[in-house]
Amino acid sequence: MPVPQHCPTPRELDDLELLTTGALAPTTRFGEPGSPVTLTLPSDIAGEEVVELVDPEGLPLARLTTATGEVEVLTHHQYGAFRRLHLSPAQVREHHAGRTFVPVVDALDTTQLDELRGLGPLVLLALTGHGTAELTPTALLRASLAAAVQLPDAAVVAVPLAAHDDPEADHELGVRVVATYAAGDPVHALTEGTGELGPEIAAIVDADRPAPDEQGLVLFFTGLSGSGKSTLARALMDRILEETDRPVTSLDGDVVRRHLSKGLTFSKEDRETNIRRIGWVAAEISRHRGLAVCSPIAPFAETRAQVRQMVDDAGGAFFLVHVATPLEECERRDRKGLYAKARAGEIPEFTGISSPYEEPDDASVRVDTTGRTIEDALDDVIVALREEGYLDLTTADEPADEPVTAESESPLKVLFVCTANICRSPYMERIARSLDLPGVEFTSAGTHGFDAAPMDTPMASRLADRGLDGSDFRSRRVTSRLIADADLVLTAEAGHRSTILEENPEAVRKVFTLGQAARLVEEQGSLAPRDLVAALAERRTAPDPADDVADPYGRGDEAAARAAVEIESLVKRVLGH
Ligand SMILES: Nc1ncnc2c1ncn2[C@@H]1O[C@H](COP(=O)(O)OS(=O)(=O)O)[C@@H](OP(=O)(O)O)[C@H]1O
Ligand SMILES: Nc1ncnc2c1ncn2[C@@H]1O[C@H](COP(=O)(O)OP(=O)(O)O)[C@@H](O)[C@H]1O
Repeated sequence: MPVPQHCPTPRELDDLELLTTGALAPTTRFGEPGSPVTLTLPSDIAGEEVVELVDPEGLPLARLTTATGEVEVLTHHQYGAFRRLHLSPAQVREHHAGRTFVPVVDALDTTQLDELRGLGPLVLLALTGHGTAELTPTALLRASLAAAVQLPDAAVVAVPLAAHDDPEADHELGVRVVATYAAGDPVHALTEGTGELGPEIAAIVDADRPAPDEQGLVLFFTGLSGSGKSTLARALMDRILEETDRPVTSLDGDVVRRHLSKGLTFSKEDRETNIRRIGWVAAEISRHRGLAVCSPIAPFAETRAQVRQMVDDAGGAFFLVHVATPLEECERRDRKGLYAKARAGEIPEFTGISSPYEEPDDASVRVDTTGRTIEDALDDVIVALREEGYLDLTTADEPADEPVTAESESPLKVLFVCTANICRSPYMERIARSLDLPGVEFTSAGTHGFDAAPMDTPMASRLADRGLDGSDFRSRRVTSRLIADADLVLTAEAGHRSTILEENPEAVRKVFTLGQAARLVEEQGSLAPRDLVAALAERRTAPDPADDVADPYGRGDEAAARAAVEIESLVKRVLGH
């Protein structure tokens, strides 16, 4: 008889790695009394004496003795980005003894980097385990490597220390694991930083945490048969296709059952399999920042929660719509004649009649379609999507091309944004002001800089070359108030735009990169300023990073001169219209 195999959860795989490298010493096995390091086997193999634990690709990693929880190593984990940084405590002793050990769970900010500069040779212990880090494992390691480059002498080691939903036990475990790695060498606990990130690290973090409107999204409609899931999902898809350039995939319940889930029945087990398949595909779509629209009945809360988790693990957003049309109305509609058959006992296990539907208590929006038009019901979904910042579609009572009146007396406010508000955005501001456009006000701010710093000299000199004075300029940070007050926000890079939208998702229609705006306005032709801003709000073309204005900070006069020419040309392209 072959030994049964089992692929543990990501958390258990992390625990297994640390158990087998000695990082959890003195714990050496799963399920020690009082330890959060446990492993759950599916019921069909829980009674076996020995189980082979395999990685997701089926590579046997360890042999588990189920009675004791002991594991015997077969192979060490082999794949995954930055595998070379995964060192055991013994390997760390060999290569890095005598250094100061710094546990890291998030990107290091500028004050934390300053704090580390005086500490001599370091090991940044990146705690990448499931649920522990603020970033995905790959991004945490990329950010830690970028930080190490900025320190005099720092090595990065990946430690997949997972979280087990028990903060106290996890804290105790973490302290022990770090102490095992340090083995008597000093351990330095980082102080809470200001959150201000240097440009390289900020770019890594921005890419890992896209703004809600750039994140992958799974729109999951659940409800009884005939409640209106497919109808609403289809109408929403059409709206998305009409108004955005996001790629969309439909995973409709009936369609999935003809392809991906062909042959499955409506037993509880098969329904669960069906929903997990939909969830798996949807999660993969969201991993690539796509949009998946799913509309199965999905009657069980636990399976829906599993889908939410899969999407979350893939870095996507999960948006649950409960189509809460009551059974009586669904049965009255009985579009496919199935309720009549179910009542007659011709269809067993029919949801709502002879099989349960567990109402969700975690839906983003609940829509009862009884006595309402499809458009009207759809508006509830669109409003909720807009409120959460995921998608900005027009509702039925809000025509896409609402006439914009130019009679407004107050000036149009344009805010330029870069990182520290000392090079690029002040230059944009001053060049724009020099064009003397009536009825438009120009200001600037930075996503990560300090307050009240003067303009950086090389860029100030470029202004002086053009007969403009930047000596009175003082920097400031972007705030939600500044964003709310602005009619148009133009950023140097796509990363600045993402940072702003993360905090202010509702601003999605008025924040563009300068390069993006230049392209868009040229497609519009000449318009009055307010009409131009309104026209931009209707455009959905994503920014192209190739249009970014590169940061000249600290790169000398030539870089400053290049940035100046580029900015001047882009500002004139935008404002010329
Ligand atoms: N026993 C039983 N119970 C419920 N539904 C049944 C059943 N037998 C067939 N049908 C038809 O299959 C559609 C539901 O399939 P789903 O894949 O969405 O169901 S589930 O999520 O796996 O529970 C459902 O389609 P919708 O009306 O689009 O929901 C029904 O038309
Ligand atoms: N406000 C509404 N929203 C959605 N569907 C509605 C609404 N009013 C009536 N209906 C009708 O209800 C039926 C819903 O069917 P369907 O969308 O296939 O449901 P499900 O996919 O949940 O089984 C359709 O015939 C649709 O025209």
